[in-house]
Amino acid sequence: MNHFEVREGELHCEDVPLSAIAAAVGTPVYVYSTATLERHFTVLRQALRGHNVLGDPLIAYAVKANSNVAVLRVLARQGAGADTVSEGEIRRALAAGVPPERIVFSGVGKTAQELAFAIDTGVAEINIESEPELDLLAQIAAGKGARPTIAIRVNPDVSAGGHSKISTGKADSKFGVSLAEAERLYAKAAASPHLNPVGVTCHIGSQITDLAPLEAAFAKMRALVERLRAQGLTVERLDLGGGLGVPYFNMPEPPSPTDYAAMAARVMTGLDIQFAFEPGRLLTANAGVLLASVIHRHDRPEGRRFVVLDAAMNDLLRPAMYEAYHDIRPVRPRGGPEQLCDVVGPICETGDTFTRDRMLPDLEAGDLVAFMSAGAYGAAMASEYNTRPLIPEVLVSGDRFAVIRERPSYEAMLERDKVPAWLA
Ligand SMILES: Cc1ncc(COP(=O)(O)O)c(C=O)c1O
Ligand SMILES: N[C@@H](CCCC[NH3+])C(=O)O
Repeated sequence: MNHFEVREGELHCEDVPLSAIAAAVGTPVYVYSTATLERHFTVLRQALRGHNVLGDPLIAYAVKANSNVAVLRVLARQGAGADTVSEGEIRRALAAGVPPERIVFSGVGKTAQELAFAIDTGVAEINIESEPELDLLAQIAAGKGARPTIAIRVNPDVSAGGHSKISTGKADSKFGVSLAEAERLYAKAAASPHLNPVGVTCHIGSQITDLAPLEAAFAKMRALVERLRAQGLTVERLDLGGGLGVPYFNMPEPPSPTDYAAMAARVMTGLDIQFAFEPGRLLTANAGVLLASVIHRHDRPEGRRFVVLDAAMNDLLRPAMYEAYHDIRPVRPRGGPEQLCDVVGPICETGDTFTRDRMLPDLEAGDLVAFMSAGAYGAAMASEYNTRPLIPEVLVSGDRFAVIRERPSYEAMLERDKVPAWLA
């Protein structure tokens, strides 16, 4: 079922015409579908639960993909946990009602303050990514008389394919420790009175559209668990990360959650352990669109058509950063012939180009367009570059919608800057 479809000539999110949101909130604006978020979570959970070997795994939603508290709340109500990478994300997850025992804390550079906060919060697991981090955590825990639960993040040295900027599982990437190091660090943690190692974790990349690298990584993780257990160490949890790709229009089709779960179950057959997964994009990407207005259509006499939008790379960075493809649809399609267009934003960078040479239907100043599949790594990666206020976010549920992040005023933006007294 698709909750973004054209009805009576206009693109809707669930039962709300997108023009109604544009009229009420203005553009650019991110719009999310509650029903889609819930459906994505349910589909994944059912796929995983369909295999006895996987049990009832923790689905720790990767907050970085879309960290709005209302979005987190939708998922938390379904039973999702949270995979977090900063104190800010832990605070967001808690604010959304995710219980600490379902919060996982990852990241290569957690500060002492963040580690202390995670201990005090009682998160389910701190994923340790290096020996210095292990030592720092042990020292902080000793100071508090605490014994935090940890997992070791392993870099299984598997190439996930896809864009190099979002591949994390090769030996030379900054994430985690090698398989051999993981064994040593696990034993070291087990010997520490201040650490409670319970498992191992991996995450090899994002927007993965081939099961083979995931399968290779999972097999290495299973073998690692077995080696650790053979040494008499207790290993209760195996966190297999996120990374499963989603369908982006015109891009390679990813495997379905059903095939992904079947592969995981096959690799893990006979392994008795508590599993966790950390999907981000899978849950949110296709649950959101970026709604924008055409400011100008600039037809150069020499022959290029520029469609200039009020949205820019600071609002949706993915095309500029990863050459990512987002389907761009007119909210009220007029029909008629398509024409080659460059779709650009107003920022003073050539990179502020959403697409070049794309066939698009006729678009005129004032028209609304929707960037599809923008619910993940959209608003979460936005900035105020060119002093453009962060854009609002709206959540739709049936025929209702609510602003879940307000557009800040210019006054609020400017107030954050302080002119020192000596310049007054
Ligand atoms: C540790 C960790 N877990 C989970 C994710 C979520 O990835 P994705 O959105 O591709 O599922 C990421 C980001 O890639 C990550 O770094
Ligand atoms: N930001 C990336 C995904 C990064 C995943 C982070 N672990 C994207 O938009 O595709």
